[in-house]
Amino acid sequence: MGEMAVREEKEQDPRIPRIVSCIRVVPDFPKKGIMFQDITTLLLDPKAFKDTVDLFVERYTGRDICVVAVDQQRAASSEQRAADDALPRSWFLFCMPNLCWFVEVESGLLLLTLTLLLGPHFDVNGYDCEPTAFAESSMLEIAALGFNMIFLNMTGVEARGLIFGPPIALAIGAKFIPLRKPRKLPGEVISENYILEYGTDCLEMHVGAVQPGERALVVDDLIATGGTLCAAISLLERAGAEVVECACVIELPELKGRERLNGKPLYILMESR
Ligand SMILES: O=P(O)(O)OC[C@H]1O[C@H](OP(=O)(O)OP(=O)(O)O)[C@H](O)[C@@H]1O
Ligand SMILES: Nc1ncnc2[nH]cnc12
Repeated sequence: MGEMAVREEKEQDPRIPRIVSCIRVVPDFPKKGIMFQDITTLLLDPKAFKDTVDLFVERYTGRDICVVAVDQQRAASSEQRAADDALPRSWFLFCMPNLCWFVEVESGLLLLTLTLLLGPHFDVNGYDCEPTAFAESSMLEIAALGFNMIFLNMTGVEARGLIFGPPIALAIGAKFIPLRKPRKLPGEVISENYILEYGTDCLEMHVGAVQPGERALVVDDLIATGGTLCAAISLLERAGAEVVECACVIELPELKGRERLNGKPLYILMESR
């Protein structure tokens, strides 16, 4: 079915407006200016939650795919850190003009990089989601530019990526593969590290979870900049899987995350309000 036909079908499906109405929009969370799309209120409504899963199940039944979902490690802002002080943290990176510190707290590793250039000031906070070129840069390249920024990478943060994948997989009779934050999977893993516009992400997958040539669907609750899905696709493709499509409940279209998916189809149920 073409993109237009899918759009028209969704517009006529009475389940969609109900799902949309169950997603709470929280202004100014986790920081001022962000309209946070809160799916926890959808989970409180069993009918709407089931409808959400069913819509994906209807689309992916009989397509010979395995289901992959994401539980990624995400850098957060200093405000988020303050609000979440009880959680353990693994490492952080902070820069001042001309000076970059990268500190691995858990392992005790301290790496100091003196940078030579004065760079522009970037206030890097959670959900400050204007995609920038520096999302493509490596961490040390960023440091070398002397950006004035604070990264804080937390562990123990509850993730939304694993909520929708398992029920979809069970219903379509597919295996389910979690992509998890570092040091959560006990077996041998492959990892994908990358930088977003407001932090760093790392995903891991068990070696052997997916076989070369297997068809995979990547599921997450929301696409913003597309960094998370992009990393998931890359991890699966490195393992030889064919990523057939990405599926999310919500898209934040203004962030143009689709454009980072290198042409992979993206199926969404709704755009953010
Ligand atoms: O398209 P992107 O810019 O990569 O953003 C999308 C990701 O952002 C959210 O997770 P988040 O890291 O905010 O927190 P979570 O731990 O609650 O899933 C969401 O669950 C997606 O996984
Ligand atoms: N506006 C938003 N609401 C919920 N999760 C997000 N992840 C990135 N941006 C988000």
